[in-house]
Amino acid sequence: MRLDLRGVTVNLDGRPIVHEAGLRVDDGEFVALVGPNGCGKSTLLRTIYRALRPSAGLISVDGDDVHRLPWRESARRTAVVAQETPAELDFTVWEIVLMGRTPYERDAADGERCARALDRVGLAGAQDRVYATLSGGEKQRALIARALVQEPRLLLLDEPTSNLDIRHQLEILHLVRELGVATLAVLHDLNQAAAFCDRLYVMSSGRILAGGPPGEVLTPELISQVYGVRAVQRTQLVFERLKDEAEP
Ligand SMILES: Nc1ncnc2c1ncn2[C@@H]1O[C@H](COP(=O)(O)OP(=O)(O)OP(=O)(O)O)[C@@H](O)[C@H]1O
Repeated sequence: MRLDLRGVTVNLDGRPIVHEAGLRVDDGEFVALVGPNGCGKSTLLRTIYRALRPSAGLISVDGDDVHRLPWRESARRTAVVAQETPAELDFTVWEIVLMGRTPYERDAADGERCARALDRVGLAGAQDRVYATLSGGEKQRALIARALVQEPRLLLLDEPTSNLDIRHQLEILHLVRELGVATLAVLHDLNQAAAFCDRLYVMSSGRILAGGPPGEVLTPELISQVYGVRAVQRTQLVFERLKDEAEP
């Protein structure tokens, strides 16, 4: 699997929001997209998952222009956990997760897939809850479970940890890493991006300014240029996920 963006420009309301963006995600890579509020990260992600069309440039998955693929084929290749959660409908968590199987024929193993995904995101006991009654963090984890049952080759995540407490943030980031599925994630926490991703791209005012391994890209100079803050490396409180007792 390979996601490739070349010269992608997106205009909204006649205003250029993304300018000639280029990036790639290779098979099994976890790539982060970071940058200040309003720089165009979500717009770029929405263009990759076809909620928007680029006014110029090409977005391809495995060599195919995503905007020309049949929708069902697109949905088999790419799963999305977007910022905007579905409307407050009366669906149960189970029904929401099962929606991830929509691009496929119904299959006897669907129940098992949903149960496994709910277990992986720590919502095993919540399958019969009404989605609208979940907390923000539980909703987010349910949507991640829905993306997992879609068995995508490419996972697109827009601030997947924004509603989660620190333990669930780490669990989700570990989970995504361990999936080994090519992932492009918009993240705000630079420390977490640096800790979890293989490479990252920094966006500013609609342009991709830099890309590469976090240690090479996240220099104090670049951070000051992009965010207008001084980055100082200090000994800091480091959060690590506690291993479950059952784990080796
Ligand atoms: N539908 C739209 N019509 C017009 N302008 C829009 C639309 N959607 C977003 N914008 C504008 O495009 C710019 C980029 O927004 P976008 O949501 O992509 O930024 P972002 O980097 O994801 O920000 P954040 O970190 O705050 O989520 C912003 O100035 C925003 O106001």
